[in-house]
This record gives sequence, C-alpha cells and structure tokens, in this order.
Amino acid sequence: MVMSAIWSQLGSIMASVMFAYAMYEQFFPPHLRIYLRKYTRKVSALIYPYIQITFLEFSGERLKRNEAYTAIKTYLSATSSQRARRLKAEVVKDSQSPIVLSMDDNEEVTDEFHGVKLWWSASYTLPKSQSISWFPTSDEKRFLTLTFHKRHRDLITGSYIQHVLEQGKAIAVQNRTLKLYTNNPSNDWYGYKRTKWSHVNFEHPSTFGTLAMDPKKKEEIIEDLDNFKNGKEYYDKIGKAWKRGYLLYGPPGTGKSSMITAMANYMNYDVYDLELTAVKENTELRKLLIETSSKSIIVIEDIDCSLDLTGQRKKKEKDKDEDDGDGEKSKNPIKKSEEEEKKASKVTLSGLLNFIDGIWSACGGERIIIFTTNYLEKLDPALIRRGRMDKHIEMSYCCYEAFKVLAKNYLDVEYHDLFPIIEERLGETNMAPADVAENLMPKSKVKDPESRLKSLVESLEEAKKKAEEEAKKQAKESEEEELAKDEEVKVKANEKSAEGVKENGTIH
Ligand SMILES: Nc1ncnc2c1ncn2[C@@H]1O[C@H](COP(=O)(O)OP(=O)(O)OP(=O)(O)O)[C@@H](O)[C@H]1O
Repeated sequence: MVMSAIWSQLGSIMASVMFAYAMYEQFFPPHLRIYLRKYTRKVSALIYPYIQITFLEFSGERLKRNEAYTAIKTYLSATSSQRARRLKAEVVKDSQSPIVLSMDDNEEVTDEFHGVKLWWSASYTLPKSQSISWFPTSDEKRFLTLTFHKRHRDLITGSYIQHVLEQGKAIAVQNRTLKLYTNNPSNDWYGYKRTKWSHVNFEHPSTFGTLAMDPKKKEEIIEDLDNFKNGKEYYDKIGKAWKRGYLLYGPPGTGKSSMITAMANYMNYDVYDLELTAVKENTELRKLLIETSSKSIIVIEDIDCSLDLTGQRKKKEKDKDEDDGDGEKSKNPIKKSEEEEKKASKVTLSGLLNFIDGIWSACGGERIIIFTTNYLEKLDPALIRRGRMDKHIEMSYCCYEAFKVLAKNYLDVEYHDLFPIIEERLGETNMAPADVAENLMPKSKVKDPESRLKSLVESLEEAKKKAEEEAKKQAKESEEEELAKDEEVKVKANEKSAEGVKENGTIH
C-alpha cells in the first residue's frame, strides 16, 4: 500500500475514534471531559503527525471547475509524470501536445520543496449508484490529496501551495494554443449564442526572427516586452495598472500586423482584434474589455479609419453642445434617419481613452494594447500621448539591415555580390518590406536566389525612376500652382486699384 494511503487509513481510524468519543462525551463527568479531550488530541497527533489537504475537481457549484485542482494537475503532470509509474493519457482541449500525461487514479508521487518531502495522490470517490455507465457519473468526485508532516505546516500552506499554483498556471499558459478573438456585433451578445468574442486558434508563423527591421530597434522592443512581462512587482510598486500601450505607425506593408503576431508569439498571449466599427457605444466597449483575459494583446488596427476620433469628432461634439445649449439646432431638418442613427457607432474619444486607461482597464492586468495607423498625424494627440500609448514604434520602409533578414529567411543567403548595389538602391528609394519580400518569393521563371535578387534590383530601379518622375510631376504642379496664385494676386490687386480710381472719380 502506498505511503499516503497508509496515513490516510490511520487518519480515518482516528477520525472514527474522535467521532465515537464526541457521541458519548455527554456520559462522562464534566471535569473528566476536559482531560479526555486534551489527551485524545495529543495521542491522535502523536500517532498521526501528518496533515492532509484535499483539492476537489469541482468546488462550490457542481459545474464550476476548481482552478486550483487544474493548476495542481498541470504542475504534477509536468514535474512528476517521469516519476509516477502508472500514468493516464488524455487529449486536453487547447493544449499544444496531442496527448497530456498525468498520474493515474490512486497513484502517488513525491515532491520536494526546500528540502521538505511531501506526497501527492490522485483519487476519486465511487458513485453511490451502482448502475453501470460508460461515462463518469455526477456522483464521481475526483480529488488530489497533499500529505505532509505537521511541522512543515507554515512552509506548505504559506509558500509551497502558492508555488505549485503559480507553476501550474505558467505551464498551462506555455502549453496552450493561442487564440485569436474578434468581437461579435452586440445583437449576438444575447440569446443562445451569448458570446461577445468569437475565436479561432492563432497559428501565425511570424516571429521576431522572421520580422525584417533594424536589429537594434528589434532588440529594444524585445527588451521592452521582457520588462513588461516580468514587471508585475514594479507596476505594483509604482501604482500603475499592469498594462502597456504600443502605437505602430508607418506606411502600408511595413510589417505592422507582422509585428503584432511576432509579439503575440513571443509573449505567448492571446490576441483580441477589436473591430471598433462594430461597437455601438462606450458601455459596450467596457463590457468587451471586461471579457478579455489577462495575458492578452488587444489590437485596434487602422485606428484612424475605425472611428472618427480625429479633429472631426471634436467638431461634432462642439455642434452637439451648441444643440444642447440653445435647442434651436435640434430642429435641424437634415437629420439622419433613425436606422442610420441606430447603426452608427457612438463610441467617443473619451470612451476610448477610458477603455485604455480608465479604472476599467485595470481589471485582470497583464494586457498589451496596440493601435496601428498609416497616418500618425491624423490621430488626436490625447489618444496617443505617452502613458496611454507608452511606446511609439515606427515601421519604416525597408533598410539594408531589414533586407538582410529577408534575404536570410527567403533565400537562405547571408551575402551575395548583388548586396552592395541593393544597399545603394534601398538608400535611394522607399520600398516597403512587403514589396521587397514579394520580389524574393520564388516564381515560375525566377527560382534561384541570384535571379530573385536581380529581380529585386530591377524593381528597386523601377521604383526609383517612378519616384523621380513623381517628384518632377509634383514639382511642376506646385510651380504651376504658385504661378496661378501669383496671377490671382496680381489680378485682384489690379481690380482693387481700378475700384479705388472709380470711387475717387479721378480721371487722368
Ligand atoms: N517588416 C517585415 N518583415 C517581414 N515581412 C514583412 C514585413 N513587412 C511586411 N512583410 C510581409 O508583407 C506582408 C504584409 O505585411 P503586414 O500586413 O505586416 O504590413 P502592414 O504594415 O500591417 O500593412 P497594412 O498597413 O497595409 O495593414 C506580411 O505578410 C509579410 O509577409
């Protein structure tokens, strides 16, 4: 019989003795009762100096899975599955491994913490009904039991259990498959679907290794993410919610979306892709935020297009204020139809600011918020000020260092004689990494690395020529505009002097 089972048997015998004593206690004279109670406790503690803690699979309401049980099971699967002799193989939802091994029922494993030995066992209580069923019945209760010597009570209850729970949760996060969430329109929040977010498994291969950008900048971002991930205590110390905002800006095709996926893969965080145009009002935004889990990245792509959060909105709000003020404008005949009003998103700039850093944003912690935009200048400064968007990352046109990353990834080439000319051309023209990458992709006639590099040189030269022509055209246009303006000024001046002459009635 295994160690903890022996102690467990002894424990139950002692419990029966104590129970019997409690029943018959009333038949003893009061002064004897005190002594009896004192000495029975001492004897039971001497015989059974071990303490047992039980963690049930389901706690409270029958259907609520006990998080502690799950975390401990994960911890034991990872740390003790090599030591247990009887293992159970299960397919676990959302896990990266096809099967997960854990110790079988009535199996026991030992663990050690700061030199203290303790025992874990997995058991279940048999169903009361004896009817044969292929499925676990509702009476079947699984639990894990931790047994340790009573002199280690403080260490185990104080630190060990906390350590096991933290480790278990960390292992679960490491092993899980990431999710990509998108918000449902609020009509789907009720009824039988009742979900604010829908999700699919997130399996994008973009990583910091495949991301083409200046290595120094990349290193800086990775360091920033590391500091954030390990910064819980620091954030607590300075009294800030454990969240960080990144603003990614730059022309199309410079890798803003690739950066988000690289971040998610690096941090092992789920991604919540928030479609702002589907959110009707600020309260909905808040509800969506509450439903996000920690260890996640909340993304609003193309924030400038998502909502009218720029100067325009301020103007509209001003108009509204005026409306409210005199009540005259509310009689405006050019009113939006009711249907249009209903559909339009009423999320305001202040609603969004609250979403980012109001008290609601602190629920859960460990969240990253990312905005992307192609036009930084279009955004309201309040939205992107430091503190809200803590780090502004410019995703720029392809530089030589970024090209080298692409060449390594796409061609497996670290250096080629064409590299110096490519470096020169990249310095002369603006080409997004997406376009460079497209040239490096194998095509039906251009398969070998050299041909693909040549194709890139041609594209760069073509882009340079186009840019030069465009610049010339623009210069000509602005010259013509200037001329037209001068002409207009001259005409107006002539007209004015002619009018002046007429008014004074002076005729020469
Ligand atoms: N910096 C980069 N490193 C590696 N690949 C890149 C990079 N930038 C772009 N790409 C390639 O180009 C494709 C499109 O890039 P991505 O969607 O990340 O750009 P974006 O800046 O988000 O563009 P948009 O502003 O149009 O949404 C990617 O799938 C990737 O293959």
